[in-house]
Amino acid sequence: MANPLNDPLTHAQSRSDDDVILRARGVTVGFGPVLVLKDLDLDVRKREILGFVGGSGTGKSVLMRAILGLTPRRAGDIEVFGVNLRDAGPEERLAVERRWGVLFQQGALFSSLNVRQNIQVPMREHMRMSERLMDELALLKLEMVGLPRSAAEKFPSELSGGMIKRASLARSLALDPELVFLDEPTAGLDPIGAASFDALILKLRETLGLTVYMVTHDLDSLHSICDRVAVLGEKKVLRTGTIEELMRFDNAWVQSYFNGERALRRV
Ligand SMILES: Nc1ncnc2c1ncn2[C@@H]1O[C@H](COP(=O)(O)OP(=O)(O)OP(=O)(O)O)[C@@H](O)[C@H]1O
Repeated sequence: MANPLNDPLTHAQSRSDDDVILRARGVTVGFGPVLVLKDLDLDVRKREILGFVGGSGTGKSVLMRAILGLTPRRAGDIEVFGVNLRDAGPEERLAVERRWGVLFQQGALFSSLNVRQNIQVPMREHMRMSERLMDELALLKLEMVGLPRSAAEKFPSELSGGMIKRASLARSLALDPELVFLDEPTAGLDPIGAASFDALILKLRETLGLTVYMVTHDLDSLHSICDRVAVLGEKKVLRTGTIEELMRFDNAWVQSYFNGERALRRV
């Protein structure tokens, strides 16, 4: 019989299925002859902050893009909010997309638009609203992410790295999503900036009931805000669990990551 401790889904499956907001099964993604992900399974639960780690080039961004439908998959099913994205027609897909927000690795703000206009891009794409309402909503989103009103008319080139991350987060919150995908949100921030960004994510989860899927290399973020961490390696999710659970996982990469010299320097 398979050892349940080696099953990355054991933890998730022990809870009710209603708790799962995103379910991936057998996901396979490749480029030409190279497979990056093979038969990958993953469950993301409602209202959790799930950290996603793995060595460089293991496919963390590819998986996120496959879930978002930006990279095609060769096999497998991805179900979000109970909708299997493979079977979903354009309308149903759009309805799902309206319920999630994304913060890409470099912030990915449009450089020719100011912050207010950037935040309004998803509103224009998905909703029909008056300019006045969109302006009010943009200011509200700025406030949510701790940016001053004066940031609204600034262009990305006029913002610090931390402000760009916050403005991008504000854009990802434009449509009041239930689920947000964050690709290395604290990369490039100084430790104080990173800690305050982490605190913001935590606060948004508490106040908005968000579910957060966060790719990160930041050990401090993993320790301070993630409920569970998923480890990507060997083309699949090797294990999902709390950091304490992962620290007991007999895998060379996991051991050097969580118990290695850099990890111990945190203490
Ligand atoms: N469009 C593409 N065409 C070909 N290969 C790609 C493409 N996108 C990603 N890859 C390859 O897929 C692999 C996984 O890339 P990915 O960016 O997902 O890694 P990652 O785990 O996010 O790495 P990092 O932590 O360094 O950001 C890499 O070998 C990359 O070169």
